[in-house]
Formats: sequence, structure tokens, C-alpha cells
Amino acid sequence: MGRNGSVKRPAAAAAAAVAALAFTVMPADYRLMEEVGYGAHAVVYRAVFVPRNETVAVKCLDLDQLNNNIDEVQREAQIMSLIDHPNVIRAYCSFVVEHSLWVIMPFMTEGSCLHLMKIAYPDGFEEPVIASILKETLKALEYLHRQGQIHRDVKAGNILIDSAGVVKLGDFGVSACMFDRGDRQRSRNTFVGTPCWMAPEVLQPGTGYNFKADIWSFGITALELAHGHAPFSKYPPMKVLLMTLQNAPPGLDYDRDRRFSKAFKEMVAMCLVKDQTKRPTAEKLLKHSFFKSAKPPELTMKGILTDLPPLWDRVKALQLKDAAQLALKKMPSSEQEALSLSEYQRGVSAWHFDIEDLKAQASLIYDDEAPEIKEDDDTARIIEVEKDSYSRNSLGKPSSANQNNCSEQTSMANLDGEGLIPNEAIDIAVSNADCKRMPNGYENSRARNDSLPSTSTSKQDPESKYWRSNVGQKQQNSGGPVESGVNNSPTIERSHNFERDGTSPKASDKHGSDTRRAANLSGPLSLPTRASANSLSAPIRSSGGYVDSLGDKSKRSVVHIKGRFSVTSENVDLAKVQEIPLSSISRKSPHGIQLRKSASVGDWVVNAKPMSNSQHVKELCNSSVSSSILIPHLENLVQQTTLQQDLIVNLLSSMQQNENVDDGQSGIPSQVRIVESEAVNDYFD
Ligand SMILES: Nc1ncnc2c1ncn2[C@@H]1O[C@H](COP(=O)(O)OP(=O)(O)OP(=O)(O)O)[C@@H](O)[C@H]1O
Repeated sequence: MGRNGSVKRPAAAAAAAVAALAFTVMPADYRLMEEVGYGAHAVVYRAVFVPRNETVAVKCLDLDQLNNNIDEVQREAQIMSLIDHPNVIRAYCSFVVEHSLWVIMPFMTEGSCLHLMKIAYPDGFEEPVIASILKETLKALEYLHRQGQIHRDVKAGNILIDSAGVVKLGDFGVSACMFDRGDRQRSRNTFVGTPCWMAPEVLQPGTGYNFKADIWSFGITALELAHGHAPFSKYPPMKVLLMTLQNAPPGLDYDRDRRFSKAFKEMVAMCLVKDQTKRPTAEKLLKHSFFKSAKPPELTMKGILTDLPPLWDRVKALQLKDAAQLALKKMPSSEQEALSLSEYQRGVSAWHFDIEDLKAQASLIYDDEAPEIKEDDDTARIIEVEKDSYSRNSLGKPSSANQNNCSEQTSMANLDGEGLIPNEAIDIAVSNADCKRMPNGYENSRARNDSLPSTSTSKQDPESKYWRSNVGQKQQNSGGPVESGVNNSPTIERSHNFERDGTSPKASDKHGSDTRRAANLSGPLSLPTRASANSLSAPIRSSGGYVDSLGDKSKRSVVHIKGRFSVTSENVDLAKVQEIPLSSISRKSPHGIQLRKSASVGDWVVNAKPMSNSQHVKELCNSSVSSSILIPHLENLVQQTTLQQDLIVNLLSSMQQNENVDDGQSGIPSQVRIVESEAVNDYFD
């Protein structure tokens, strides 16, 4: 025995040996199915033991990572397979396959408690569930300690559940003895994972520790199950180490954790005593009143296991999330946006029970990266608008801004497609009601707008199921929600990618090619965003942020407002066009929470409070943002404005060509012209 030399009861050992014999050590006898878990050193698969068509779990450990002699590891694995307790996952057998060690185990259909929490109980479980889980875990520890074993890795991620609600402590044995035995959490003096669950005496070099270290980890696990995460889990390993050593032990707070019983709080406090000699043994702890009243897990677990997708789907979703978050750290914001889209798409297709959670996951932005922004600082807002527009996601509740994107998508379809743009005008900013959440999770435009005039129609491409909106001259009502004032570039990006994915209408391909060429875009028309000014090589997207002042409105009929541009038609009622100044856009969420980097523009509350341009200039001058910060942004805006102008001119000429080709059947009226908004000049001259 590699570690503390366990002693097996002969009967149990014999039974285990018989069971082990039932499984072969030939890889061909195991058909690996889905991945159901992954840890620092291993990937776990659901597998079928072909000779008996029996479902098992196969844990594949990467031998290249091992610090121990392989023969010794295998010998230890065999000994570990003799461990026999209803609450401890036992290895049936193990063998080497190329560079991996395969450990064959019973398959626990519901995976780990950590997975369950991540998927469905982010704030932890209710006390009866916790009590059941902890009691079974403690029984496992009591058994192991009695055998002279220290688990050393007690945590929610290693507590496994099966469909009947049976709780087993996993990850004991093989991997435990494989990685630098004596301190399994270290690998070449580097912490593997975080030391959140590690007892102070384990973290302190030179300090001896014993099975009481498991009791500390058990106490931390109790907090993990109660809150959905371990204490200090958000901090880097070294900080956790220092906090564990220096701070008072964590515990259940008497105020914050009012929902938990006194007995529970007391039991946790007993485990989390820094002096290991003062911690109770597992045996003694089992006698605590908290465990005496605990119900069998088969009763308590049932309720939490219903309506969950199969384990492998859960794991896939979590894996995507983890990978995305990792990649996010290294990724420019434009790519973050694309990834967010992909996460969202895949998530929605893979999951059906918690769309909101998936949307939140798709944000891929960490809270602690939230930029500081002063609520009343308009200049800061400008900077934030630029900075954020690439990284925004459609989080939370739909808002006018979000829906506004639908209108943009609609417009893209119009411009890109054929025959759907009547002569009268082009509708871009359809009403809020035009956006409808589609089954695929995307908000596609749908001109069922009650608020639009009767000239408005909508058509759906029967083949593509892609909604296109037609004319809607009425843009915004004064005082109503801003339609085109705030663009949500991420949604635009979604719609664009959506089309590029091949889900775009065929009409686009047939008739929009000239337009695309003229606009020098491979997909549907999109205009540069302010954010893209910083990265003009990045995909050009729809303008974002706010609608600028239109300057001499009395002379122009605005039918389309996008960013700082207006496409005008002479037969549009000017009175319906609203000026939406930047400063009227509040960066407050509907709940009054300051918007962070991860927040969606769609969450912005837009107050269509009219404000003159001179007022803007004044506010900017008074703002606390230094000119050194502001000037590069303004330069970018000017640069981008030029680019936008070029794009629109190209687009118009292309559309005019199309119109000729279509022999006037449909298209954009010839009198449509572009008016570059004077907003930039108005603001920054
Ligand atoms: N027998 C099993 N049945 C179902 N899922 C399992 C089984 N064993 C492990 N898993 C899943 O695989 C995950 C990783 O397994 P495990 O913890 O053994 O790997 P590891 O590399 O040792 O992890 P760690 O990072 O804890 O060292 C577990 O958290 C659990 O979700």
C-alpha cells in the first residue's frame, strides 16, 4: 500500500477481488462513449463493458503527467480496488493503454455534486439535501480513516451521485497516490487547482498532518454545498493559501446564512478549527445532531435530480463554458464577442431547460473586469460605448435597445435581399414589438408591428425562415423608447453570423451579391461600429452607441438612422424623427445597477430626453476625462465616419444598379440619399 497501509477485512477483500475479476483488462472490451468529467489529471468517460453490455466509468489518467513509477502506480491501483464501502467509489480494475492508465469504475449517472450545483443549483442546496450528502460522505471518511487512509481531496467535485440518489466519495486511491504522494495537491511545487479545501496544516510546509485534514476539507465542502462554491474560491491559489493561514476560519454566517439551522452551523464550526487536534474525528462527528436527523439520500436527492439533461450534456456545457472563459482571458474583445455568439448558439441547441443561464454564460465576461464608469460623466460614457460595444452580449431582459438590433437585422435583410424594399422608403427602426424570441434563441425581426403604419409589411422567406421587415416609415415617437438610438452590436453580429452560417435567406445570395461587393463585405451589410474604429481590420459591424444629432432636420426626411448616419427619403414625415443625444442614454440597468463590461447594451435604459448639441459640448468640456484620453477616441470617430461614408456611398450606388436591373420592381427609391450626420462635428468641433 502506497500511503498509510490500509488493512482489508478478509471478506470484503475477497468480494472485491471477485468483482474485479468480472472485468477484463483489455481496452477493446470497453467502448468509450461520452465524456462525463474531467479533472486536473484525468478525463472520465461513460463506457460500455462490451462482454456484459454493462455501463461503467473509465477514468483515463495521463501517464505523462505522473511523477511516480508506473509499475508502482499500477500496483497501488490494484490494492485500491480492494477498498469496499457503499459510499466509496472503488476501482474495478486498471490497466495501461498507451500513455494512459485506465481505471474502470462504477458509473455514477448524475455526476458530481459540483456539476449539479454548477448546472442547476448555483447558490447551493437546501439543508436536508446537504445533510444527506454530508452524512454519506462522512461515512465514507469514517471508513477510510478506519482503514488508515487519508482521502486528501474531499470536495463537492469528488462526491458522486447516481440516479437512485446514492452518494459515493470518488477520486480516492489511484490518482491520490499517483501525484507526489504526501501532498497530492502539489505537482513540482506548483499547486494544482486551488487550495480552497486544504487544511492550514497541509498548506504549511514542514507541518505534519493526518486524517484530521480530511475533516477540515469536509467542513469546507459543507460550505461549498451550502453556497454553491467554496470559501475564497474566487481568489488565486496563493491568496487562498495566505487567507487560509492568516484569516479566521470560514464558517456559516449567522446573519447571511439564516436559512440554515444552528446544528448545521455548529457542525461546520467544529470541522473548521485551525488546530487539527481540536477537530472531531469522523466517527465522533457522525454522532452530531445534524447528522442524526439527516434523511436517507434516496429520499432527499430525488427532488433535485428531476428534469436534468443527461450527464454528458451537462458536462459538455460546462466544458464549453470553462474553455470559453479561459480563452477569453487571452482574446481580443472582438473575438470574445464571436465566441460569445458561438457559446450562445451551442448552448441553446444543447439545452432546453435554462436558457437564461446559458445567456448569462454566453456573456463570457468576468464581473471583476468591469470598468469603472461615472454615472454622470458623458465623456466617460463615450469611451465606454466604444470600449464596450465589441464585448456586449444580449444578457438579461429584452430592452428597447436589444430589440433595436432586431430592426437592424431586418434592415440588413432588406438591403441584402431582393424585392422586399418598396419604393416609398426603407424601414430600419422597427418597433420594439418587432422583435420576437425565436426558438433558436435569436431575436429575429418580425414586422408584425402594430405601431407601424399600414404601409409596413413583413415577409418571411419560406425557405429560410428568416424574417424580413419591409417599409416602416414611422421610426420613433417622441418620448417613446429609443429605437435606433442605441444599437446593440452583438445582436447585429449574431444576425450576421447567423446568416454566414448558412441560415441566411437564399435571396441574399441571389440578389445581394452586388450590394455586398459594393460595400466590400462578405455578408449582409453592416456598418462600422465605433468600437471597430480601434480595430478596423476586425469585422465591421453595425454602428453602436447612440443616434447623433441630425443637424438640419427640417430639410431631410430621415427614414433610417444608424449610428451617425441617416438615409433619407423626401416623403417621410420629419416630425417623427427624434433626436437622441448621447447624454440621454443612461447606463443604469433597469435595476439601478451600474452597467458593467458584461452587460448588454440591451439593458440600457434609454431616456429620450431631448438635449441640444451645445449641451453635449458643454458637458464634454466639463467632464473629468482628460483630453489625452478623449482625443484618440475622437480621432477614431472621425476616421470611422469617413469609412462609413464610403461604405454607404458604395452601397447606394450598388443598390441603384440593382434597381435598374430589377426594372423598378422593387428597391430603394432613387431619391434616397445619404446624409452624413453632423453629429460628430456638432459634438466635437
Ligand atoms: N465514476 C464516475 N461516474 C461518473 N462521473 C465521474 C466518475 N468519476 C469521476 N467522475 C466525474 O469526473 C470528474 C473528474 O474526475 P476525478 O475527480 O476523478 O478526476 P481528477 O483528475 O482526479 O480530478 P481532480 O481535479 O479532482 O484531481 C469528477 O468531478 C466527476 O464529475
